[in-house]
Amino acid sequence: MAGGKCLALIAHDQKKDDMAEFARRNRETFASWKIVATGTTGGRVIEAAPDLDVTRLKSGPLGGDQQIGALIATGEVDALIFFVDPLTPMPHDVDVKALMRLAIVYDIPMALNEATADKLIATLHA
Ligand SMILES: O=C(CO)COP(=O)(O)O
Repeated sequence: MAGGKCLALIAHDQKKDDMAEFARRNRETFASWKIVATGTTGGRVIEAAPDLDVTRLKSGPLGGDQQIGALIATGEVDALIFFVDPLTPMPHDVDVKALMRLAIVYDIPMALNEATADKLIATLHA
């Protein structure tokens, strides 16, 4: 993951269509970024924007959120965009919480819904 700015993208199942459209819409901005994503989200992002540099990690329930948390802890992720589904119970809720905690501990920009992500993306052009 050396060189370049790295953006982590994650979306819960009910938000994956939104994430795919978000990635497609912002593909020119994301072109200069390395992207890491949880497994299924990464697959959808690649489908929606095939030219992007996307590294797929494990699926969230199988440890993908923790992998991204580890990358944040080692300073390899510069911003996190996570489209969270607040209405569905998740077996890996503790992993999600741990990831968000690390984003706060390491003080990286973290957008948890699309409205905030749009604002964050506007700052990434710089
Ligand atoms: O569950 C997730 C985040 O908590 C996302 O994982 P997937 O992208 O593999 O669905």
